[in-house]
Amino acid sequence: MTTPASRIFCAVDTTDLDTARDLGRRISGVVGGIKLGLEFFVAHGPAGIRAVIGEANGDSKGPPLFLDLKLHDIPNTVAGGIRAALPLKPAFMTIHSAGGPAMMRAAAEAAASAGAERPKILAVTVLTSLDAGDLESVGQRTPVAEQVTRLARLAKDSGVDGVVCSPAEVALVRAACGPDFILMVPGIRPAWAAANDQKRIMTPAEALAAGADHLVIGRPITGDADPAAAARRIVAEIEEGAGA
Ligand SMILES: O=c1ccn([C@@H]2O[C@H](COP(=O)(O)O)[C@@H](O)[C@H]2O)c(=O)[nH]1
Repeated sequence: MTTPASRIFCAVDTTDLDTARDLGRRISGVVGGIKLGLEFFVAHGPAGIRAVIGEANGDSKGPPLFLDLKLHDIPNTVAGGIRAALPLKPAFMTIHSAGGPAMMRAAAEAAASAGAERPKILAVTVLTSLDAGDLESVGQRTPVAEQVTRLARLAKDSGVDGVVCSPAEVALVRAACGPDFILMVPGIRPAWAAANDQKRIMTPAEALAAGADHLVIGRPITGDADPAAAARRIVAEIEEGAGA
């Protein structure tokens, strides 16, 4: 059954193994899954991922893993990176849509080689830490929402399962790519949390009301002295429709 809690992936961004293990144990069962990415993977690699996910539930299965490595390279290299991660059995993996259609197709094909247990491949569109001014500084003058929608269409046509986009583009991407295309949405901030480096943000309730499938929430949970309590507060606010 899908519940508000089951739709949240908590971003565990740390280089400290004990901190990650502790967070995993505390929030597992409160949120739907754990996202481990660049910072943790560079520090601890596959063994660290196994330690956090394997321990989080105290059983061999663990919570669903979102392995957020945002791969971006030539098609052969990205496909190799996806295949190398398959033994970790991630539920989701990320690539950058800016890598282009051949790279996205290669990633989707590499994931498909795992059969029924394959990870769903999500293409990052425009990072939620960027706004129109940031895009302009790298020579990108297309309005953000238009660029995100364009990249989402390209990702869908290239055979990937969904995209990572900000809550501000969820409704547009949903309309462009249909009900089965997975929308994984960071840039989520409860009204009581700091934006930090995120620029295109909404509250959890707003993002779900707009049509997000999954929410990625990190620091509002992991920065709290009681991460499980912070996650429960977010779930309660979603259930109340707070800020939606
Ligand atoms: O566009 C993107 C893509 C990925 N992320 C990742 O999500 C989390 C967000 O963490 P917060 O602490 O809630 O800001 C983080 O791991 C990013 O790498 C993103 O924010 N935006």
